Amino acid sequence: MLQRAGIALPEAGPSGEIAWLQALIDGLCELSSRDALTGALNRRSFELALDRELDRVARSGESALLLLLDLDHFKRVNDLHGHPVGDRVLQTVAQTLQQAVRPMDTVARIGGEEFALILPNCPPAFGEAVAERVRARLASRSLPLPGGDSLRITVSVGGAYAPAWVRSAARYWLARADAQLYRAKAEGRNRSCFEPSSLQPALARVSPDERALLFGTPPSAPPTARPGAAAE
Ligand SMILES: Nc1nc2c(ncn2[C@@H]2O[C@H](COP(=O)(O)OP(=O)(O)OP(=O)(O)O)[C@@H](O)[C@H]2O)c(=O)[nH]1
Repeated sequence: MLQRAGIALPEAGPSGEIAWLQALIDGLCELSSRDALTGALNRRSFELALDRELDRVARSGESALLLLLDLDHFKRVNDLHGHPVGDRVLQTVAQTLQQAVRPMDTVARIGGEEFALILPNCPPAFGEAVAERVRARLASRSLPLPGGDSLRITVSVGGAYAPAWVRSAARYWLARADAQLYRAKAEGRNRSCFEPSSLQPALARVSPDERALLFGTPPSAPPTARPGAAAE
């Protein structure tokens, strides 16, 4: 199982038993953190990474950007070309995202045709350019089909920054990015949308509930999912 996933174990032997067991544990951890189809981080690991990043931003005051990406009209790809082609599209998207970002960034598949990028230390002045570069790179790829045709895909992107110096909760960060993704879909797809105040000081950007967390009063109610959002 590990070998099929490209994870190698050292030779087992009396002196190397502990190293072998450690490699086995590391390999199993690696395997359980990844999405089997694309090799990107899975939803559970993404949520852990999001919590870690939020914690870091609260302590360091650095800017971190969350991008949510959803393939446009992906159902049509499956319907027209079949699931195996749809699967290859998802693999190509994951590979392209991995190539488009820095090694320190997180690439995750968080739903059927939804991906997420966590970009630590990404100043607000650069965020929209990064999102646009990723979107354009995906739009420029073409996937060869059996029979000589090729397929192009586009994504809609929603971006939001973690509020610096604020001990917030990941669900609020996710909900803000998701609202922008919803806007990108509603405005015509194949585009990226950001919170309008993304260049304003950090505290001006936090929601009333995040403000409540900051000042120690309980938040009102969890954010509601956007209309039509898939249940996880
Ligand atoms: N091939 C393949 N398809 C998947 C996988 N997971 C989810 N899907 C498909 O993704 C499609 C998602 O369709 P919708 O939610 O209607 O979204 P959409 O067609 O991309 O439309 P918009 O998001 O509104 O642009 C469905 O057809 C799912 O079957 C997968 O692992 N492999």
